[in-house]
Amino acid sequence: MTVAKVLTIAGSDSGGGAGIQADLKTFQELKAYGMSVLTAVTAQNTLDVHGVYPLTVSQVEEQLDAIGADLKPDALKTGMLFSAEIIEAVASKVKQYEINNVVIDPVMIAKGGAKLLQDEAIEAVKEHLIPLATVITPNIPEAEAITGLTLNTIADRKEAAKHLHELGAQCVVIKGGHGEEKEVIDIIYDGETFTQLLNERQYTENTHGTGCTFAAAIAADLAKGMSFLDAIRVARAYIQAAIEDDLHIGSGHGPTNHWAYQNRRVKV
Ligand SMILES: Nc1ncnc2c1ncn2[C@@H]1O[C@H](COP(=O)(O)OP(=O)(O)O)[C@@H](O)[C@H]1O
Ligand SMILES: Cc1ncc(COP(=O)(O)O)c(N)n1
Repeated sequence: MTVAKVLTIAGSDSGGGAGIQADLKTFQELKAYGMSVLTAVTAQNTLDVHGVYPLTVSQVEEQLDAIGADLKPDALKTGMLFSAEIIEAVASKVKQYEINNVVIDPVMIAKGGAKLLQDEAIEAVKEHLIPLATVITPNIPEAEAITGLTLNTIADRKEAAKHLHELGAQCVVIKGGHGEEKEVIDIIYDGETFTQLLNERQYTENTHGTGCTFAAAIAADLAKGMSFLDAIRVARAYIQAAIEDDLHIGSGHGPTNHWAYQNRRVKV
């Protein structure tokens, strides 16, 4: 049996809803073998981030060397990278170990408002990270921070997608969770064609880790050899189920339901 292997490089969320924990749950549910490189520990629950503790650059590099020396990931997802130094180290190791199928989720701010990326690291995202991206998945505020554009309309978001493609990403997904539309609109741009995925907006507090989960699902299916458009469509179905069948855990922004997608498939 050949198993698809997928690596997440991200921060730990002690509350289990976002970060490394969300990624590994997603990989497992989508039947890919998950590996992780930790960049930071956060003390976090559904209400707040109590503390952010980055690892040193050499600690991050050593984890990547351990994986590179033995386990060859078929795909990679990055989440919280915290600093320019960690971004540069990650980019250099991804090139050294020739890891393909790279999904970049340019995590900047937690839903509770805490900073997960230093302001001065945005230039490093542009210079070192985006050129490696098979798929980049910014939400609206992240796309604004990277491009410097203000994104009010769908046309603005398409313009931002073009900018991100010019910076070197093969495929751009501008996620619409933070938009005002009745339906959530995710815009996909592959350098030639725009595709819009429309889904019913759920009015729930339980959206902690939606971005992490969505990007992790894309990476899991890229690892299995799916095209990026197919992987994005499956990821969209996965996150929609996870938001709709919410679990009501914690008293703030609760996590999504990582079992929902497979539970529904079993019932069909
Ligand atoms: N309220 C919602 N209802 C349905 N889908 C949502 C909702 N919020 C986010 N999503 C979906 O979850 C994914 C993550 O979106 P978003 O919330 O914009 O990212 P982030 O978690 O990075 O802020 C996207 O595919 C988006 O369409
Ligand atoms: C370690 C870590 N990584 C990413 C997020 C973003 O998730 P969200 O935007 O849903 O808070 C988070 N809160 N914590």
